[in-house]
Amino acid sequence: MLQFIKFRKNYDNHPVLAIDDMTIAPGIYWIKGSNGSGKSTLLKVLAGILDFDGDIRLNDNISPKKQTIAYRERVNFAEAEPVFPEFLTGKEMIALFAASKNAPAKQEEYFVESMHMQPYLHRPLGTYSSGMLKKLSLVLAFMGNPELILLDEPLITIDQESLRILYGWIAEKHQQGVNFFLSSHQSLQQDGLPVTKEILVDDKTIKFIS
Ligand SMILES: Nc1ncnc2c1ncn2[C@@H]1O[C@H](COP(=O)(O)OP(=O)(O)OP(=O)(O)O)[C@@H](O)[C@H]1O
Repeated sequence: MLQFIKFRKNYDNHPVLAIDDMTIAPGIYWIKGSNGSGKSTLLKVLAGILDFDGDIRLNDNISPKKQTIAYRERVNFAEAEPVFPEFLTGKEMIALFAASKNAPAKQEEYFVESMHMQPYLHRPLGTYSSGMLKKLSLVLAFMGNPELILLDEPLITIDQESLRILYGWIAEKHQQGVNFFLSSHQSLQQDGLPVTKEILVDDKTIKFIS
């Protein structure tokens, strides 16, 4: 599903990740690691937000460097603490993402309704609570036809009911062949989420631990 080739990520001259050659099979991966180990950096690189040395290949050999648009259509990302333009409404933000991700018409309705977000979608994002922003960022991460969805700390700020709904979305998409990288300091081994494999970010590299 994903391949790292002579991959390096430095901030200025400070090395954060170095993965020589590694292939990751399809699945749902729980990305673990201590504070500052490089989990968010890994996800941002995979999302195509940060530059890096070496290369990454997704499924049919799609590289974020060589097939940038095709890659970004296939990979969706939700940040740990999402920040959106405060003057846009939730509805406008979804419309923007739907257009950029070539989402099927009305695709968002299922996600918005199941998370009970209709009552506030018309409001500017500056008026949203952190949980409301988080839920919006999760909806956006499911828009379009992604092959890989990256969720950075999806558990923070959302309530138990929303978490149960999110696990249902992940299970459904996984059945359709979508892969997931989920970073979390809290356990992801709960009812409702399909079996996850674990990857540890440690000592500037990544290791399979289950
Ligand atoms: N924009 C940046 N400029 C310079 N260094 C950075 C930048 N972002 C992150 N770092 C450094 O890269 C390393 C990895 O940070 P990262 O945010 O990826 O860790 P993390 O595993 O997600 O941590 P946490 O569990 O605390 O969220 C840290 O040493 C951090 O200081």
